[in-house]
Amino acid sequence: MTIQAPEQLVPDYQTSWQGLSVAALSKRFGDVEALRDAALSVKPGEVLALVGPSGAGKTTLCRIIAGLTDADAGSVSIDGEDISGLPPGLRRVALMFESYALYPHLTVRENILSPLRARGRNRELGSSSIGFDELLSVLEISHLVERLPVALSGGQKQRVALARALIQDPRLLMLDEPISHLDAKLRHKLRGEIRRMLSVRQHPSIWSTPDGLEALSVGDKVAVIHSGRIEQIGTPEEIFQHPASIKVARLFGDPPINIIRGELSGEAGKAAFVSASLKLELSPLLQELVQDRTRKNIYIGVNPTDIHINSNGKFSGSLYSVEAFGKNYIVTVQLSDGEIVKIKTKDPMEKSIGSEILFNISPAGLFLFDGEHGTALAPKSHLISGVFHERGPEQL
Ligand SMILES: Nc1ncnc2c1ncn2[C@@H]1O[C@H](COP(=O)(O)OP(=O)(O)OP(=O)(O)O)[C@@H](O)[C@H]1O
Repeated sequence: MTIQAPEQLVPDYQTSWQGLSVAALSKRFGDVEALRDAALSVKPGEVLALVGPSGAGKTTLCRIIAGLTDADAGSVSIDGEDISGLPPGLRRVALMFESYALYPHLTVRENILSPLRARGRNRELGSSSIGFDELLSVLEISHLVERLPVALSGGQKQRVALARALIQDPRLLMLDEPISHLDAKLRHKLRGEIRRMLSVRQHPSIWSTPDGLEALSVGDKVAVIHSGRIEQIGTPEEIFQHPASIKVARLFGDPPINIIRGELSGEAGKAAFVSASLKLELSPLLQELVQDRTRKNIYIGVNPTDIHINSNGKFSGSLYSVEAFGKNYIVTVQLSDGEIVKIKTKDPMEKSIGSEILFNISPAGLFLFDGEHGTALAPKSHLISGVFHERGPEQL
């Protein structure tokens, strides 16, 4: 299987494309390459979740699209019109700033309504927006309307900034980390509520977040950005099931995927992954990879939910730590070579730290990545023959 490169997902937007299209955007701040050749597209009514770790380039990309930062190269188009040269005020792009950017001398009400008044509109609300009162009620800030920003907590300021973005009727809406500073309960509620509001809008939306699981839950499509490069664009299912690289895979899952370095071996005509403490037999379909010596060093990835503690398990390690999260436990196991593996289980762990833990790895849960660049080597269905070797490489 070939993983779809980001540029293949960008349409020929020159004339017919409806929605947002970004092509070959690059931006440097001195030595820092904040964006490199970024390309993506978002259709009307679609939500693109832009996910990446801190410093990946999410805010820079949003600011360039809004016209607040100049790109070194590339273009931004909406509905086929190149808006790269337009000043921010003429783009009709609403951006909720990660830093909130509230006017300190205006009340909450005035802040929220400021973009509509600034544009001299007769009507207060955009046609696709929900009502002012309803919006404030959903965001749980109705009681704050007459306050100044100085009298708000960080989470309250964030919701005011969010309301100010959501009340507009733009050609494109961008929310830069809209719920990152809220408590878990409110974050959970608003994730669904905002997603619901966006799903009935006619314009494209971008929702930027450092949280992989949030991106999977809110995006019709997910774009993964890392070190200024768009690593992969796809549906949430595609991104989760077929991450294009270790960088992508590591953003999803709680706790994140386990990555273990080892080698491909082709002894006796059988493809296998071998590390200092594990040996897994791989599918014969991977023989070609084994013969390609440049890929001898590889990484496997396995999600914590795909490792199962079992008294008859074929692999072993020593118990390093246990964390309890309500019904789930995160069990950390140290393998014989010092490698750490996280296991997510519903079963309480009764053993003491340092005890031997036996486990199996679910064949369907394995990913294979190139040892040099960390790019995906094969779809999961090609990875495992269903046979696991006995515990420890010394027994092979
Ligand atoms: N005005 C600036 N001057 C210098 N460097 C900058 C500037 N703005 C951004 N950068 C750098 O560009 C890179 C991308 O920053 P950006 O704010 O776009 O990342 P981000 O993904 O939004 O991060 P976060 O999630 O922490 O907000 C970072 O290395 C950042 O330090």
